[in-house]
Amino acid sequence: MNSLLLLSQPLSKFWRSQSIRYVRWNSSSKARWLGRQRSDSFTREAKVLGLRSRAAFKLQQIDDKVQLFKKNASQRVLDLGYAPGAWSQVALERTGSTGVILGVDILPCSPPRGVSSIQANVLARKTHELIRLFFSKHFQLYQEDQLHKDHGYFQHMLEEELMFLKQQNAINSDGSVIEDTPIDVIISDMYEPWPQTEGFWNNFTNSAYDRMANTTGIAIKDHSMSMDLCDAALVAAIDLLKPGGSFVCKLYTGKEDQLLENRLKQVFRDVQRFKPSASRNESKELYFIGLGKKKNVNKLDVFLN
Ligand SMILES: C[S@@+](CC[C@H](N)C(=O)[O-])C[C@H]1O[C@@H](n2cnc3c(N)ncnc32)[C@H](O)[C@@H]1O
Repeated sequence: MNSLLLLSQPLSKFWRSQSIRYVRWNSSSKARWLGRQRSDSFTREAKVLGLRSRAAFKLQQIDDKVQLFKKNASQRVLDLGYAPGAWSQVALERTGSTGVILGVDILPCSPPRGVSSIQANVLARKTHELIRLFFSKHFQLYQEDQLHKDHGYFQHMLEEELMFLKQQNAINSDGSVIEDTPIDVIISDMYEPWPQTEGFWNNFTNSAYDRMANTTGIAIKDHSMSMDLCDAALVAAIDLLKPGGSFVCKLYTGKEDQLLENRLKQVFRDVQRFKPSASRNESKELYFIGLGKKKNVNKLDVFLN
C-alpha cells in the first residue's frame, strides 16, 4: 500500500506536469497564430474589402507587376485550385464585365458571384476536357439544380460530349467551334486544402480532403508536392492556353526550382520569379510567372528535356 502510494505520487505529479506543459504549449501556439492573424494587415484588409482571403493581395501584386488582366477585353481566365475564391474575385474585378472566370477545385465550394466553377481534380485528363467544353460552349452552370446536387457538374453529359467531340471533329451541335486552346490566362495557387465545409455527401469527392497536399512544414516534402501541382498546371497551360497567353503558379521553393523554370522557358517567351510582399516572409512560397505562350509547344519536349 505504502509503496503504491509512493509510486503514484510522483507519477501523478509527472502526468500533471506533462499535461500542464501540453496545455501551455497548445494555448501559446494558438495565441501566436491568433495574434498573427489579428495583427496581419492583409488579413484585416481582406475582411474589410469582402475578399475571401488575404491571398487576393498576392494576385493583385502579381498583376500590378506584369498586367495579366485587361479590362473589358473578354478575357477567359482559368483559376486552378480556386477555393475559397479570392483570386477569382481579383480576376473578375480586373477583367471587368466581359471577363469569363472559371474556378476548378477538388473541394466543393460556392464560387464568388459572377464566377463559374467545377469541382474536379486538375490531375485528371477529363478535367481538361470539361474546361475546354466550358470555355467553348459557355455552359451555364447552376449551383442549385438537382443534377448537380446528385452527381456533380457535367457527370451526366461528359461521356456523350467527349464521344461527340471525337466524332464531329470538334464542331458543336450549334455550329460553333470547340477551341483547342480557349484560355487567355491560367492562374494556379494549388496546394493547401481549403477546409471542406460542404459536399461531404458527394460520392465522387467525399475523401478529397484526405487526399490533398497540405503544408507539412518539412521543406523538401512541401517542395516536391508543390512541384507536382505546378507540373499539372503547366500541362494545363500547354493544352489549354492560347498562344500569347499568360500563366502564374505557386511553388514552395527547393532544389527543383530551376527545373520548373527551365520547363517554363520552353513554353513562355518571358519567365519571372516573384515573391509578393503579401506573401509572408517566413513562407517558402514563390510565384512563377510565364508571359507570351509560344506557338506549337510539344509537351513531351518540355518534360523530357
Ligand atoms: C491555397 S488554396 C487556394 C486559395 C485561392 N487562390 C484563393 O485565393 O482563395 C489551394 C487550393 O488548391 C486546391 N487543390 C489542391 N490540389 C488540387 C487538385 N489536384 N485539383 C484541384 N484543386 C486542388 C485545394 O483544394 C485548395 O482549395
